[in-house]
Amino acid sequence: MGMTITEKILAKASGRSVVEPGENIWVDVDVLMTHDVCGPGTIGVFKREFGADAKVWNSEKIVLIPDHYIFTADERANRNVDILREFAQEQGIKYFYDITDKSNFKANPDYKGVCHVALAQEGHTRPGEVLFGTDSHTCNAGAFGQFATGIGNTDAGFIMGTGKLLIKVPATMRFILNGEMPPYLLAKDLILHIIGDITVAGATYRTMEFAGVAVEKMTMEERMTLCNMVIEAGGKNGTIAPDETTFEYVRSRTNQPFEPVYTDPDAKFYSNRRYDVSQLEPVVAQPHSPDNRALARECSNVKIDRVYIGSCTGGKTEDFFHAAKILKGNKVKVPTYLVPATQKVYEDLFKLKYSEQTLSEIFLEAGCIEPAAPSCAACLGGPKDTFGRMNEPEICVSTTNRNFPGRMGNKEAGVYLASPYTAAASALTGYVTDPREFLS
Ligand SMILES: CC(C)[C@H](C(=O)O)[C@@H](O)C(=O)O
Repeated sequence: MGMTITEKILAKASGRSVVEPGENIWVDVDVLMTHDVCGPGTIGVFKREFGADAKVWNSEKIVLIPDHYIFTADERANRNVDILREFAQEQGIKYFYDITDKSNFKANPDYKGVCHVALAQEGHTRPGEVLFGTDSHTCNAGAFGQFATGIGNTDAGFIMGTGKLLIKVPATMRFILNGEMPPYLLAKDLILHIIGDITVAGATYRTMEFAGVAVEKMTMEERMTLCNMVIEAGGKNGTIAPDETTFEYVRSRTNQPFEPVYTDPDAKFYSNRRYDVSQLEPVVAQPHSPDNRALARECSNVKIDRVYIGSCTGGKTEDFFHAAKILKGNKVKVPTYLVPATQKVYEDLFKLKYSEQTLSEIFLEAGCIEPAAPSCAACLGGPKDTFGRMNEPEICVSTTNRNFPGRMGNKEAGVYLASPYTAAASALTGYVTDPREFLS
């Protein structure tokens, strides 16, 4: 019987030749990631269940990434990072991307930033493997043909002790994206379009597998944007068949061997949806839900107070490159916050050029606020002093992933989720703006 990528990875990880959707199986875990928000809770569960002196199952398969509430005076947030550090030292954890000097993040060569982008950049997202993380956007790594999903602290504590987890095999919904990608569309438009179609519950506990020519032509960062937002449709995980683009990205970041797997031609799907991407238009998700889709041009009368470009979803190097394309030679009309996902992305802003200027030169000339230290920052609000946090009931166009009430701070604030093109175009007009107005 044919299997999907997800079924094949889970079959292998459970030592079976075949698994079917709905079966509950024990899988061996290749990577467990936790961060400063959930790490302390996970460590607490681990110690309670396995003993105060217990050792983790494998100190090279756990990745600890402080990234959420980093640049804040909040004592409890800072304490969370200290707990990760103490645990990393006690257990000899190999991959701990520590931050010690918070006043100058550049002085911390180990510090990376947002976990999902850091996992990819540090070579932890390998085809055919199983990655669990205590963060719902762990599905990001499905872009590499890895089985990657978010879990709670209890499951993560159990994995820390045993390296195993009992999970139900999800059925796979396939999304075939064909056609030529128009120059004004980005992966963010495609995923917002799909979520608008199927709703925030449309893929609950299912795999969303993306295929088709438009996906094959995408860079790894664009594939990550697609898979990152699978959870916003309730999906368990996302998958994309690994190919040369994947291998090149992964091999340049790790020497660890991996075994890619592929969906069989006779695999069974829960559903098949086809899109001709050449027919789609730039979209936004209006407040207060990622499935509240509208065409960007339909919202041109929505006056905005700020623009935010950042997060695991929309703060990667290419996201900034896309924003720079629109901002170059223009001036922003509203405060525009730039938060690179990782230290590497931050460096790219000062190295990478678009039409003879570095991205950071373009941004500063356009009047954007200077790029901030890499972290999750205001994507999920955070402590009051978080960079870019919406402390007032304002309207923001954001490249992030969620726009529930209060998500970026103030409960009365309204967040329009959009692609980096749409966010940048909106910054230039002060209204939600279709980027075609600025892309000739
Ligand atoms: C803090 C964490 C548990 C949370 C998540 O799981 O997604 C956060 O990263 C988010 O984006 O809402």
